[in-house]
Amino acid sequence: MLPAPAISCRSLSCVVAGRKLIDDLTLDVGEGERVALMGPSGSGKTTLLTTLAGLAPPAEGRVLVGGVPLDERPELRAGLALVFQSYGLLSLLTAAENVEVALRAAGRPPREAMSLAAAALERLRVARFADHLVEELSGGQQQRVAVARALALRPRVLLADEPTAEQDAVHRAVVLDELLAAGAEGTTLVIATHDPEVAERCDRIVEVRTAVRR
Ligand SMILES: Nc1ncnc2c1ncn2[C@@H]1O[C@H](COP(=O)(O)OP(=O)(O)OP(=O)(O)O)[C@@H](O)[C@H]1O
Repeated sequence: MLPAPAISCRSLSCVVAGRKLIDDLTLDVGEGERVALMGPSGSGKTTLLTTLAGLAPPAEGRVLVGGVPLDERPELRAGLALVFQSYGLLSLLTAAENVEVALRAAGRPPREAMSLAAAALERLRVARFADHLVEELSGGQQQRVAVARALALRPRVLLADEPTAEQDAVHRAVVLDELLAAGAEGTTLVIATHDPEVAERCDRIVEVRTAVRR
């Protein structure tokens, strides 16, 4: 028997503010696969990612993690991490504390959370801002902290919403390399992006608009 996809949706429809954005989408993303979600601004990529992450219930259809419906087993959300387009950091905490809080919430003991957070910030080239409040960081730096927070969790599935959008060329490469390194270690990646280079380095591109019209 074939292994179940890491994450999938079946006949998924998403309605936002009374408008159907995602219509009858069926998608399977295999374990360790790297998928780029592309489509015009407003086509529903963020909506799809938040629904796959279990943060917004679909209007119709289902999200499955490892073949198990997420609505029946909400604890499966622990294996999913989302890099929010607007970062979703706690602005009154430091960069390090933002990563540590996520690790503590995932059950890591304090000392381990501290060392994992420090390592993740180092890899994303934001270690020197570890003790800075998030509100003191630039948009690009905040975005790298958000990526560090998600990667530090070593999720089964990483859903990332335009994770390189605020980066200069050097840091875009850093973010992309770190995401792909996690992919090489088995993390399944679903990345919404407008960046053709990011998409090119994924295994597959899913056009959100095409999927909607299918
Ligand atoms: N809370 C909301 N209330 C009303 N409309 C919303 C809300 N959230 C999203 N929308 C609308 O839903 C549509 C899809 O938004 P979404 O953010 O999913 O698109 P996207 O493909 O991620 O866009 P982008 O590439 O610009 O990030 C847009 O037209 C947006 O204006």
